[in-house]
Amino acid sequence: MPRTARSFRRRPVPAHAQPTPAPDPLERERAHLSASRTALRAMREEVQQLNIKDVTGSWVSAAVLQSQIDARIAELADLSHTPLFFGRLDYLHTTQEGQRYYIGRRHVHDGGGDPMVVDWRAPVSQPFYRASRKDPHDVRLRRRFGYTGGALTAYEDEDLTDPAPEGEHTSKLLQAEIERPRVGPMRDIVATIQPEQDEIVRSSLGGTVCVQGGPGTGKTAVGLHRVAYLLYAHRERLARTGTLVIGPNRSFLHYIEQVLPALGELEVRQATVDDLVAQVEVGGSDPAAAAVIKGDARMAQVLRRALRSHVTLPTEPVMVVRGSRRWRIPAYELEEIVQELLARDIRYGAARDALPQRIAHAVLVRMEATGEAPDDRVQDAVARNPAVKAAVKAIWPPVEPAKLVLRLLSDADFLAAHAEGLLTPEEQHTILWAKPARSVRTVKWSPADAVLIDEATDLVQRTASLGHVVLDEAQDLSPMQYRAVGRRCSTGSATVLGDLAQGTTPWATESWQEALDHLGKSDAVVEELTAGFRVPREVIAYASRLLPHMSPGLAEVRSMRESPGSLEVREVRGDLDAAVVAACVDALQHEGSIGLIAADSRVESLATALTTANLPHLTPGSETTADSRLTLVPASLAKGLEYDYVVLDDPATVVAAEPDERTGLRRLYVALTRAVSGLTVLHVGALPPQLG
Ligand SMILES: Nc1ncnc2c1ncn2[C@@H]1O[C@H](COP(=O)(O)OP(=O)(O)OP(=O)(O)O)[C@@H](O)[C@H]1O
Repeated sequence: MPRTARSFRRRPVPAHAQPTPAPDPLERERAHLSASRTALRAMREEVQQLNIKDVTGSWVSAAVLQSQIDARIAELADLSHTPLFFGRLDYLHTTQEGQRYYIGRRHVHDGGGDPMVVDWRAPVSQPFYRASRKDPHDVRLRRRFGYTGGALTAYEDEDLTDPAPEGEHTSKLLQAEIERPRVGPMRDIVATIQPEQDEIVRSSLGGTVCVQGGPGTGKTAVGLHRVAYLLYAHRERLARTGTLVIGPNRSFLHYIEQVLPALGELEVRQATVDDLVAQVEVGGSDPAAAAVIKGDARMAQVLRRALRSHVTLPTEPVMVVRGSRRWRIPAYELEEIVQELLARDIRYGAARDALPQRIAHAVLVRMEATGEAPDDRVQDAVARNPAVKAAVKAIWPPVEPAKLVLRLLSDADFLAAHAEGLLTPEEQHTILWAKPARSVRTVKWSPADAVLIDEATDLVQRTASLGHVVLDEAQDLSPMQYRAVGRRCSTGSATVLGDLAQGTTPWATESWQEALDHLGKSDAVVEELTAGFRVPREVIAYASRLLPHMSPGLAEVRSMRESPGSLEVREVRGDLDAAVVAACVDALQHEGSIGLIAADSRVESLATALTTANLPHLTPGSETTADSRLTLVPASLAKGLEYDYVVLDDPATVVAAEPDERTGLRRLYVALTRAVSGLTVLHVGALPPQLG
């Protein structure tokens, strides 16, 4: 039978399975949802039934295959509360032959291999996020679906062929998603990614993107969706090279950790910068002045000089004895080899590894000159000769990075010799330890020391580069920390996310270009996100009063949320703790999570007040649930987090807790911008005048 004829032949449908006409469009869509669920179950069962006994040779390959199968089964799980599709595109006839696609979190196909749901990351899904009446991308109709739990309850259509201008219309379903009371960890935003966000999400793997955006503009969300997108578009390459998401602290990582798994991506590592450089145990801290200098990029030069100072130019010849013959390489020739290796600027360890072979090569040249014909094995044997080994040890000794840093911070003369012209004598004095340390193990290393050790380690041996790194809250890193992240994506790319106005470290960057230079990604594109999806208009306007005083030039976020009555600022005359507890009780009348944010020094007293009032509370990083919704958040940990309602304890104390006013105002700005539905500010005495 000709192929075409067979493919068009319809199988007879049994009488009991004859489709009855669906009563309305919503019912039809529900029918498609349930058919898609059935198809997904069939895909999962197919994988579950795979029998690997006959196809695997060894137990190792069987184990590998089984783990791949398990991962695939996990990917194909049907999460009952996560909609399988959230959108539909009906294409115009021009390019896609009038095709209709359902857009969802993962690809689902029927028994014949035809798609029932396409992955949101597939090229065919892109118009769902980008198409407009002005530029319809060949799409006739965009349909968005509304869900309650796992049940499809609504849909909303946009006719992209309508000639009327688009106007300022915001989708009701998007509005509902933005206004949804928050509880629990961060969720994905695949159903409502906005066009300017989508451009960043789908930008190419080759380039680094830096995103500046005010609080709640979706930077974290965009960064996470970008990894998911890149993993889809470059699965094999990134599986080989690896991906990493860097966040400011554990609580934050805990808050975001479920977003990627919900998108089917289980293999992305998440870490803080401190985790990345944890070669020594950190048990100490630095005064701000010392941390600033240790974090300065000039320290990289100091370390480089200090490391290379271990190379001693040879003054003695090397004498290699083989059998009855002796081969002598004079000191001046050894020096040439060493100078050449120094000039090549390869890693200290790589040069050290190369040196014995270079000396052996010089010996072989002499052997050949006398008519011998030595091969590679002879060269290897000469390189391992005790005289060569001894010379290498004397000329290019091994250096342990932590010991190098220990000596620089303990030995004033050693530091002075290598910081000459780089650090002033005062700066050197500032970073020297008052009491010199004896051994690497007994030092109370600070986080900044660990970064120095990481730099020194990289000078000795190149750090492996990942395929892609997402760096969140990037404004807070020191130049040396940028370098530490940069070497982990030196041959890959990065997504750098941050807000200059939320920089609260003494070394916070004031310029993205500078940060990108330290990261080694000077040619990155800097994008800006300006629409705010978290903070209500009234609240962001209040917080933005601080901007001219701490980050002049940065524009106020354009809030997508009206929410009148979302801000209350109240002066307390009397017991502040009691007033705060009462405000928390009020906030708990609403659904959603409640964050009580206070200066770190106030946390203990407020914890006691809450406990006395029988109000159980969580610490940041613990998941809020419907039964446990109140979190007591020290202001220093509030960054990146959000709560439905926020009670903010005495702003002046939050400002005063920081070493300088600008940092204090920035800390306050972060605290004021965590609320989704409402913010209550309680103060005793005056508010910071900048809020006036
Ligand atoms: N397109 C969108 N649709 C729906 N919700 C969104 C969208 N973009 C962002 N959001 C929501 O807005 C909130 C803030 O997002 P996110 O935490 O990514 O912002 P951010 O810019 O990283 O904020 P911050 O500067 O405070 O760290 C989150 O709840 C996120 O899910």
